[in-house]
Amino acid sequence: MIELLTPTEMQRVDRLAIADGSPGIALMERAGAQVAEAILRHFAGARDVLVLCGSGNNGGDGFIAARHLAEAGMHVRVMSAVAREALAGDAALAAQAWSAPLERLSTDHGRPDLIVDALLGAGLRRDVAGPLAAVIDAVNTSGSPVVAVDLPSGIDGATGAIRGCAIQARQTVTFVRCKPGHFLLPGRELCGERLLFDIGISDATVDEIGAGTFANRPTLWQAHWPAIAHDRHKYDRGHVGVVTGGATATGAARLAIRGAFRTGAGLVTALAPAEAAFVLAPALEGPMLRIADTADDLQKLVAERKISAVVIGPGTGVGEGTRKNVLGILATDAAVVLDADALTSFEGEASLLLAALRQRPRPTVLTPHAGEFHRLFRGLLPDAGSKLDLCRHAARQANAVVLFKGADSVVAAPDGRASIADNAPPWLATAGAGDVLTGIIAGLLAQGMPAFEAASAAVWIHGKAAADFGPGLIAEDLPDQLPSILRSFVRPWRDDDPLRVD
Ligand SMILES: NC(=O)C1=CN([C@@H]2O[C@H](COP(=O)(O)OP(=O)(O)OC[C@H]3O[C@@H](n4cnc5c(N)ncnc54)[C@H](O)[C@@H]3O)[C@@H](O)[C@H]2O)[C@@H](O)CC1
Ligand SMILES: Nc1ncnc2c1ncn2[C@@H]1O[C@H](COP(=O)(O)OP(=O)(O)O)[C@@H](O)[C@H]1O
Ligand SMILES: [K+]
Repeated sequence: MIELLTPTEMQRVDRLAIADGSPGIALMERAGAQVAEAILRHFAGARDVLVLCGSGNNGGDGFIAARHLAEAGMHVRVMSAVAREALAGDAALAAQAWSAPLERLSTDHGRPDLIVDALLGAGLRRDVAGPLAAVIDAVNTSGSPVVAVDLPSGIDGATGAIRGCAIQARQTVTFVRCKPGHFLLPGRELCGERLLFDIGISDATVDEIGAGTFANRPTLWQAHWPAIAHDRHKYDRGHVGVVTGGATATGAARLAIRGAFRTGAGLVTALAPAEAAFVLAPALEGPMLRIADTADDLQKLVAERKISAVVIGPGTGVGEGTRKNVLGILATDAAVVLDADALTSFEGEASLLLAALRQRPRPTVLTPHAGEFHRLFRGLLPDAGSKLDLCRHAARQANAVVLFKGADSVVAAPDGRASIADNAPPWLATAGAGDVLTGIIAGLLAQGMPAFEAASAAVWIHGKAAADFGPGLIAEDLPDQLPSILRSFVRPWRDDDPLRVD
């Protein structure tokens, strides 16, 4: 698992490491040396380097990097936000080891080959304004590439927000663990390439913090990947039911059906109103079709057909009919994925939905994009907050896993765990992509994967499918990308191959 540590959590980790016998200046020495090493590797041709140092420990890393770069033969100028005498603690020690003059921080940078941004890191406390904002603007318009230390100055490490203004970096060198601000937009964009370095703080020290935010990577969820074995039949591999829209609105459900089937659900059934039957029947081969015109019909089918996970929302229409169907399905034992119209149908009536969710013991995943999220939770969450904070609040309020979609999709569980994805390419924003995603989630839920892991895995796989396909992607392409991705997660099954003779 790859934890993401907020700046406050990172400071706690630093303090624990210092208490365990790693002096702060030793950590800073390693951090500054790693910055220099990254620059020597990636900007080997740079001759003139300008290092901009702030008044805190981020500046301290900058002084140390400057020393290493000068020792490596680069021509290095250092500008400092404060005079040497005004520096304190480890930053003061780091500055002492830089024997060349310190220039006053100004906007007069010239056109160096490289600028090192060591102005502000984890200690950002308020919006950047005044002379410091002018320096940041000058850096951004200088045309010189920038390597940011820890975070691009002005980016809030906990939220990814721009506090007033921020550096646009070519590369960001950070330490121990990435921060949520490296993953959440707009912070992620301003980081450029992200490089993570060890500075001698152990995993055990990080574990002591009990971080609850994770990079969405297979290491987060692959231990929960559904097992597959020879002695299983299709019913053991789960049965997904997808509620469809009427005769002219079945496409979204068909995308979800294909996503669920390709993800490995043993059976998939379209649960369709009678008017859609003749449109759907010729469009389905492996998946089955059952008629459900009312919430009662849906409940009966879920029970009779032993449906283990239901998708409702894509193309089902906004209004009373969908509201009743959602509430009916939430009363069953199936795992449920609520998307699109299933969420919008509760606009202004979220309390109805939340009441049903709070008393529901079975796994539920809500998959709103930003518009659906704000429509559903308007007035129920704090006015301000990062995507991560809002998603966590929503998951707690709804007693459900909430997947807040977008280029930086966040998945949060009611117990406070959250994942942030950074692998979705921009061309994934195409009509119907979300419908396929709901199918992938349901396919994993039906096979018994827990909801937080299933939603996180689906987001990562969906992003990878889009990245593998490349530009020109349409939602219909996504399911066919799945087999090559899923291959790497199938746990090896026993295969004695009795025909082989050695
Ligand atoms: N032992 C440690 O704690 C380590 C810290 N490291 C570095 O230390 C950094 C954190 O250091 P600090 O906690 O000293 O914080 P920073 O150096 O990020 O910033 C703190 C300083 O900036 C000022 N400041 C905050 N917001 C401002 C704003 N909007 N405008 C102008 N000034 C502002 C504060 O008053 C304070 O003087 C990390 O980002 C990392 O680069 C690394 O050296 C590794 C070890
Ligand atoms: N800028 C973006 N970059 C990458 N992925 C994106 C971006 N915008 C949206 N997505 C992803 O594309 C999908 C769109 O889903 P959704 O908004 O539900 O569309 P639809 O309802 O048409 O299926 C989601 O998985 C979302 O996370
Ligand atoms: K910085």
